[in-house]
Amino acid sequence: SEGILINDDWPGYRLDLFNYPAHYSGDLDCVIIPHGVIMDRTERLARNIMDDLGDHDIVVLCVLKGGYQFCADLVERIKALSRNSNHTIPMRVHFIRLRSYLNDQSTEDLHILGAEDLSFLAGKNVLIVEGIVGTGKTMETLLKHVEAFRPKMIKVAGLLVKRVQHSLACIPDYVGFEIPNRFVVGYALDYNEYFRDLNHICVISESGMKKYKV
Ligand SMILES: Oc1ncnc2c1N=NC2
Repeated sequence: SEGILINDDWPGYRLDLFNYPAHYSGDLDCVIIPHGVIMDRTERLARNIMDDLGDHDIVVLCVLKGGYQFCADLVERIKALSRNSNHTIPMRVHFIRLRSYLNDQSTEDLHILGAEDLSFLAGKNVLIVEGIVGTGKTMETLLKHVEAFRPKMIKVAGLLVKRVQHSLACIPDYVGFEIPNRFVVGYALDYNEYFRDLNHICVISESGMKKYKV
């Protein structure tokens, strides 16, 4: 299912209407998704996920680094649902690292670190949690790798899905927001490791790209 649709002509919110770290002043263009909206959307995704996966042991596979904030908040909401219902299931969390971006370009060579032995996934309901899905190629590679360990079910939760020219290789089962094809940062999404300490999802400015270019 697609998420909240943010159109290409959406100007975003002015930065001076929000709080954000002073060390990033001048490096950002606008706030495209405020932190509070991310939290409310995540709360609803948690309910949808529990409706589909809540009948069997869940293993959450958090894709670092960009997925750590979304995963932490999503797991928090799932825990809240579990402690407020008489029907709950145990949930485990595992972390894997994908490296595929330098500056703002996806590189072809994908390294999956921490996914050597995923045999504990066999027979489990696996939820892969990613911060952003661009072309979907990375997610496609990861899915093939996870399928080899024969889980009972695999679902993908992506906070952001980018509208890119060619069709997406992999559309997540749970999408927070569908956004324009622009480079966004914040809420654990980085540009050369910067901006992970920003709580809103923002569009980086030209000067910000230059300032932190590798
Ligand atoms: O816009 C983005 N911002 C941060 N990281 C990534 C992006 N797209 N694919 C990976």
